[in-house]
Amino acid sequence: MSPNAPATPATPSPVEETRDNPIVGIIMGSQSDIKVMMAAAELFRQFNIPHEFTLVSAHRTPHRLIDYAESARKRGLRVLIAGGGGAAHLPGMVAAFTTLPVIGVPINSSTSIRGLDSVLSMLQMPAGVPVATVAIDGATNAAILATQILGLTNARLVDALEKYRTSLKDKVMRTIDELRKGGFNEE
Ligand SMILES: Nc1c(C(=O)O)ncn1[C@@H]1O[C@H](COP(=O)(O)O)[C@@H](O)[C@H]1O
Repeated sequence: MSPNAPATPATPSPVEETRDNPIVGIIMGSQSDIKVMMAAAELFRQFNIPHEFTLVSAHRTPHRLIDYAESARKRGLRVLIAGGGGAAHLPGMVAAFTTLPVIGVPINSSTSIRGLDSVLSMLQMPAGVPVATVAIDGATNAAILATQILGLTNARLVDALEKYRTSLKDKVMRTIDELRKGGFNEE
């Protein structure tokens, strides 16, 4: 590299993680949302569900939003998860440009009023264009809900969901055992 070559940017942008033939799209309004939204990608990795993960903003990249939402079904995506903080128009606008199910994740970002502005903007969609809204920062539940939708036509995923539920139950039961060993009084 020539000594005069421009320095490589410290943070590559946009962040893209695209696996072969993704069936779920995870999108978010900003790089600052990645930490929260990674929980959804983590669950899809665990369930071996091909997914893609990228940045799209209704406000800052409106044409990219339209391209993304309008091409989603043709590209093989079957469910979309969209996260945003503050004035979170991303999930609603994506829902306006596709008939795929859209799951919204309100994010308690630095510009957000504790996530309440974001959750309300996703919940209060006009009739006819729903966004299935999960809890503030609830990316894991968004991924579970997406898996349940995909499970309607995929027995392997139903099995994976059942095992996941069993693991939740086992964890609670182990905790109860440990508490009892420590003398926890259940009366
Ligand atoms: N809600 C949206 C949209 C959108 O809805 O299209 N685009 C960016 N944002 C949000 O702005 C917050 C602050 O973003 P910056 O950290 O980049 O300033 C993020 O939580 C992002 O989701």
